[in-house]
Amino acid sequence: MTDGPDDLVSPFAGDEELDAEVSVRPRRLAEFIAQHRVRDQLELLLRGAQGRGTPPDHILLSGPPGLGKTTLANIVAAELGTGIRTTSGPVIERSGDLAAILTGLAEGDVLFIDEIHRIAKPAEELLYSAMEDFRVDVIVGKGPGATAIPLDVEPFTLVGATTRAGLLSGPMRDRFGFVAHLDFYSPAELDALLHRSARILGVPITPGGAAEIAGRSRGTPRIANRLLRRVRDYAEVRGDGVVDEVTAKAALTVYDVDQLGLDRLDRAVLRALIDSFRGGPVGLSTLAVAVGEQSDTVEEMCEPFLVRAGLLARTPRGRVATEAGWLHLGRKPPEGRGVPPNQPDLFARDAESPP
Ligand SMILES: Nc1ncnc2c1ncn2[C@@H]1O[C@H](COP(=O)(O)OP(=O)(O)OP(=O)(O)O)[C@@H](O)[C@H]1O
Ligand SMILES: [Mg+2]
Repeated sequence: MTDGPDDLVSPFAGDEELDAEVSVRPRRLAEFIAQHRVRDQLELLLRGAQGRGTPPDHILLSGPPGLGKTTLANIVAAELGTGIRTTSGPVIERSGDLAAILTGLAEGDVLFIDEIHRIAKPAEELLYSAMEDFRVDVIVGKGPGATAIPLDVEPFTLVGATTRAGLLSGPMRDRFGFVAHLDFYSPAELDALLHRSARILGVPITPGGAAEIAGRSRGTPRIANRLLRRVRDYAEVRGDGVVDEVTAKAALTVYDVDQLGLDRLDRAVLRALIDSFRGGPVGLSTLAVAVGEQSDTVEEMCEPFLVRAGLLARTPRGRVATEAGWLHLGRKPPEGRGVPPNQPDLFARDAESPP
């Protein structure tokens, strides 16, 4: 995925984006904006363990993309003053790969496994004994002649991150002593985050400019930081370099990100639903054809936010525009059509909260 104009409000990081993110990434817990409950709990966990001189319990961070899981994993290591080894579920194909990583850890290290729900089953089972007993059995050879060689692992803390907590197996989840779910950020929280990022990037920003960007960032720090970079471009090229309300509005109009943070495709989907299908219900594939996109794209890139923003509803009979959806496009909802008024609930947890 690229950071092109059409991906401006995608929660996923573009290839070149990771570098840009590093410069504004908070290093310590105190710099991490919002998520107060998670922050407080983590602080207690880390300080408690430090006081006892043992590695803290294993930590699972779950939540939608771009809310700060990788950031927090690195903060855990920084706060503990330990090393961190980073890998990800899809990369660990064979249990031998994982055994090599585990036996290479130094005492107290943090092992960060991103997308841990995608780890292969044999590796997952190896991880269980490492997490519980700091020991792994490495199988050498095949068939009847195979032998298990037990190897010790230094005490470590696993930090797992997942965007799909529901896909994690029960035994896996049970082995984490601390589970934190990250929620979408409120506009006020994103506002604070934008002021911090602007300070680091040396971009002059006014309260009105920050508020304008915050409101269009879909509750997601990654999107807020990305929009800030684009608005800065605009301010420097077409303005005096200051990100104020007028500049932010003008820039985000050029980039096609509307007041709620919808992009061109989001609006096209909503418009097709309302104009071509009188608000629905209509099937996903029909709707996708109407906007000239794959069903997957519409389902994964557009619908989650349209639903979260209360503009579109998924019903057993198909997709339906809500009253708020009609109003967002400046249309009058027809009497007796569409689902009942739906309050936009931009900052609700995603549907897949862990238990
Ligand atoms: N609480 C926060 N305070 C300040 N900046 C934040 C915060 N959370 C996230 N960010 C910023 O947002 C960017 C994205 O965060 P991060 O990479 O940690 O998200 P993630 O949850 O790991 O996403 P993914 O699921 O895609 O891996 C970071 O570079 C960081 O600068
Ligand atoms: Mg991440």
